[in-house]
Amino acid sequence: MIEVDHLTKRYGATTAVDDLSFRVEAGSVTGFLGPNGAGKSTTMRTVLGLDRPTSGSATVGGRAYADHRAPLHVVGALLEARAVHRGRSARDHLLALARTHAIPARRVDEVLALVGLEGVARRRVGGFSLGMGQRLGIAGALLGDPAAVVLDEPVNGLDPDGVLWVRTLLRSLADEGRAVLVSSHLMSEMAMTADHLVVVGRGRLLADTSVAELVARAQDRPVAVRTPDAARLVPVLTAEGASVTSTGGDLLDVAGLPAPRVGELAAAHGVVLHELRARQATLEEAYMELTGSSREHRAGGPGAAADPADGVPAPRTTSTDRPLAAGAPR
Ligand SMILES: Nc1ncnc2c1ncn2[C@@H]1O[C@H](COP(=O)(O)OP(=O)(O)OP(=O)(O)O)[C@@H](O)[C@H]1O
Repeated sequence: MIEVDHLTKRYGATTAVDDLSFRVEAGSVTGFLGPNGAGKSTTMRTVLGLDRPTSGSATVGGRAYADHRAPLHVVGALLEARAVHRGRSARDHLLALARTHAIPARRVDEVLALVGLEGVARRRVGGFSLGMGQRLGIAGALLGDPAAVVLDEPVNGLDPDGVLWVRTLLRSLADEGRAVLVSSHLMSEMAMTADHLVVVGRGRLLADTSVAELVARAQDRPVAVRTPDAARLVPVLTAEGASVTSTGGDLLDVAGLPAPRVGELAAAHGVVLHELRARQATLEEAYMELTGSSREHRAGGPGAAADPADGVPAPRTTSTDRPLAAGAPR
């Protein structure tokens, strides 16, 4: 289990993470969502002992990363932009990592097969595509058969097959009883992958919820009603506990009653309806609402236009010149 407890991390005047608390339970995939600069990577780096908290703590299996004697067995990680030796083969890269924990070569071959790189295991990593690099990074994360896995944007740059592969892998890692924390900008991707969601904005917790709860929240929207007889309908609906606002002309927004009930009440009182529409927010809309103010604050700032929540893919995910993601920290 991963536990982040009142974690704050400041870099000079920038507060990257601000009193953040959440838990990642064993046996589930927790999606870690937030716009650019929300503090996801900083939180993950702190969990992995690569950053020191300003205050609060981040622990895996009850201890800080640095206090584990063999951390690769406790938590595996895929972080962005961790350079690997490009002249080395994939297998040699993993062998070097394995040696730090006396992990046998057999396990290296196992994880290479698990991520589908056995055919290119002896090829230089420098020639790998971004997707192959991601797979190699995931192989490194799994090398120590860890109880917890932390993956920062694992589907970055992957083609649809690769995305599906990661999704299936995350599910099976959780089903094997591991605690899985996976970050993403994309609500739609997380909705398909995660059981639980932790949403952050500007370093703060915005939501800690199951995917199902967020779906329910997204569906709790006012019903749109168009009627030429609003004067008669409004008191009927308010008597039933609805809150009704006029949105111009003959249009009403009805909160607190489901659309079928609004239709039944109108029929029972002989009120003509020209339109009755249940509005359901998509998960993406619910996410945009949650993160709205934290995104607005960054509008025009670095990375703001590159937030895929705005429908624009982050340019950094498309470059194959970036250093390849690698395995867990040594
Ligand atoms: N080493 C650092 N030095 C100074 N500021 C930093 C450092 N690392 C992160 N920050 C700042 O902390 C904030 C949070 O950054 P972080 O990378 O954790 O966010 P993120 O949610 O992972 O964003 P992205 O999705 O863009 O990767 C940002 O304002 C960032 O500029």
